[in-house]
Amino acid sequence: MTLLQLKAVGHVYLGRAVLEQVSFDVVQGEMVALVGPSGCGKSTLAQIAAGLIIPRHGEVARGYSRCAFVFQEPRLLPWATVEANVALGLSGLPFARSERRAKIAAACHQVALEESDWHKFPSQLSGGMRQRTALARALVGEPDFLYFDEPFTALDAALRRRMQDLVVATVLDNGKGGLFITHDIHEALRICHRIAVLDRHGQGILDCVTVPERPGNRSEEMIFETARRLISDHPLFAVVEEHDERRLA
Ligand SMILES: Nc1ncnc2c1ncn2[C@@H]1O[C@H](COP(=O)(O)OP(=O)(O)OP(=O)(O)O)[C@@H](O)[C@H]1O
Repeated sequence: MTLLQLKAVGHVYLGRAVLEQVSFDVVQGEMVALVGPSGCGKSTLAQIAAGLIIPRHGEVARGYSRCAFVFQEPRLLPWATVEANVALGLSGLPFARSERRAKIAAACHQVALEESDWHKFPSQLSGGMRQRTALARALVGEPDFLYFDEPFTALDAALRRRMQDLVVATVLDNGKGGLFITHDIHEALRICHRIAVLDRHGQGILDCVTVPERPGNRSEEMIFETARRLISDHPLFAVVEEHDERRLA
């Protein structure tokens, strides 16, 4: 079953075309990574797919019933505690108070937030804890499709790995679907079934590489060797690396 389908999507900001003729789809149980040089339009495309931006051209068909979006920055309500922020992910869902409490607690545990932190406000949390709160808010309502826009950039390496494993376990083991934007090819190889490369000017998906084996079953050796091979042999991945301005800085 196709959960997301984009057909010839194009967008324009202030008279400047940022995306043209972009088409791809995501089926149930699949996570697709979207990579491409900085500024090529990945975030815009994900927001179009999620319905946050209306595209100037093309069509978006959504086969999922509910989605959640994890942004690069946590976007928490500063006046609400961790629990209250996570509870936002249950807005509009018909759960009794005790069920809501249990779901919020489970989501906080999932992202390794200690119980002693649940009553804290975002200003009292580290950057990593804020991002984990945002992840818990996305997971708590058990959406069937998740959008991730470089969600783990602020996390240290160990926590980043743990969150990547969590995405594989919660999203993919439950037959959901997702679109995962990242600049890190190792991260894409760890989490995703396919890696779609967006043209540097957002003019279409240049290639879509299917990663062998199931996410979660891939060894570290396989991930590092595949990343090395893609970057050295595949001109598109070399372009992604070269044009990532954070690497050039
Ligand atoms: N609201 C906006 N108004 C005008 N231009 C915008 C707006 N949002 C993004 N842009 C421009 O559109 C282009 C694509 O931006 P977008 O954030 O989608 O790219 P990206 O590939 O996600 O970049 P990065 O990898 O650096 O996060 C960029 O040139 C950006 O400056």
